[in-house]
Amino acid sequence: MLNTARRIVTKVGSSLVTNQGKGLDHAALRGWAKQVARLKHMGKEIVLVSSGAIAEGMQRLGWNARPTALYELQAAAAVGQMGLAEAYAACFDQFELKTAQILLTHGDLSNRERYLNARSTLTTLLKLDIIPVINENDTIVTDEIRFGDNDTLAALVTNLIEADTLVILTDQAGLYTSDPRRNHDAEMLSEVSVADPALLKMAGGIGSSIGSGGMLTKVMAAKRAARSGAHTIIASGHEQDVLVRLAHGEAIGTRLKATIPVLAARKQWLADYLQVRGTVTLDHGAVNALVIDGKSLLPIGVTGVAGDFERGEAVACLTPEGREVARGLINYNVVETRKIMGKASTHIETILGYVDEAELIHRNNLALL
Ligand SMILES: Nc1ncnc2c1ncn2[C@@H]1O[C@H](COP(=O)(O)OP(=O)(O)O)[C@@H](O)[C@H]1O
Ligand SMILES: N[C@@H](CCC(=O)OP(=O)(O)O)C(=O)O
Repeated sequence: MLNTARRIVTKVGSSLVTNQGKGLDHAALRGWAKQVARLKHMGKEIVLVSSGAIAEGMQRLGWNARPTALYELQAAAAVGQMGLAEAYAACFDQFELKTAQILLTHGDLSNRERYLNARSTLTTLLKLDIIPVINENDTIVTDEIRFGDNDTLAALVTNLIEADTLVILTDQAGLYTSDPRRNHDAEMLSEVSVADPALLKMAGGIGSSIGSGGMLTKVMAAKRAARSGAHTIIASGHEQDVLVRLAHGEAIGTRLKATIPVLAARKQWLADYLQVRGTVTLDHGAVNALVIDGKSLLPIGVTGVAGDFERGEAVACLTPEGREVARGLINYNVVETRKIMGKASTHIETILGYVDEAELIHRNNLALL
């Protein structure tokens, strides 16, 4: 996977760049820079997604315990990000490589214009042979620190720049049949398909550890990466020269193969980057119209509405059983949708006094999942 890949996103988790969560492990950073430099000499383009800002900020502030208040975590991230950027710049400089810092939020990527800007900046940096070092912009978000994990960020970046492979380095040898810390019989998987439904269960089941990262976010990240055709490797960052050996074709860790259909760029953006503001539940006929016939969603096929959304915002389309089948930009706000659901489009004007569109979600603005 990595020997044939040209463009690679590598994510190093908190455990690999910090000294047990306290300050940065400068020797480890130098090691990552050295390996990335070798990959660069092999003709590959590399983007590094690195955690570590909060741990470094705590060190600089002399804080021993990780704060719980969000504003303190954000302050620590602001202080620590300086150290992270300085440290990477110094380490890569030893290998005659320049770095660029990119701090992103989910909101940045959900705005189409900023998404396109981020993409052109990143691809320009790669053309200039610079190593982009990416982290979440922890300082200005409210949900990223609490729910944020750099696995998701790395997958979104993989889609953004259409990388060939995403490498997630962590403290375990790969993905196991269950958490190896808790189950000593757990076995490591060498190759799986991202479409295998058993993966989520192995990684801890939906909802069990979303907030704290773990394997679940890595498996979800692999699924996301596959939407733009990228394969994912989950491997141990403690393995000697792991990136270089992978790039020479050695099988290390777990390969998660992208076996799902690739979504076209705009649909992928719709599916992955937008924050869903609400849901519409469809009847079986509407589900078939969307999924099988590729049609737009009409109000008549909607049986339920939840959330709070404005016209033009993203909503999830659910089956009667509650499974998400599509995501799209809705033409009516939540109050209007509630009034016109279950009604023929010809009645919209009578009900609302005006009609914007006959479709609730036009198929051009709809991404099937
Ligand atoms: N099926 C599994 N295979 C491997 N590790 C698992 C599995 N399920 C849960 N885990 C846990 O996930 C942890 C790695 O996630 P995390 O601590 O978030 O790492 P990072 O900081 O590198 O993102 C492992 O140490 C392990 O305890
Ligand atoms: N953005 C945060 C870290 C995010 C995070 O926890 O990432 P992870 O390495 O996936 O556990 C930081 O730089 O401290």
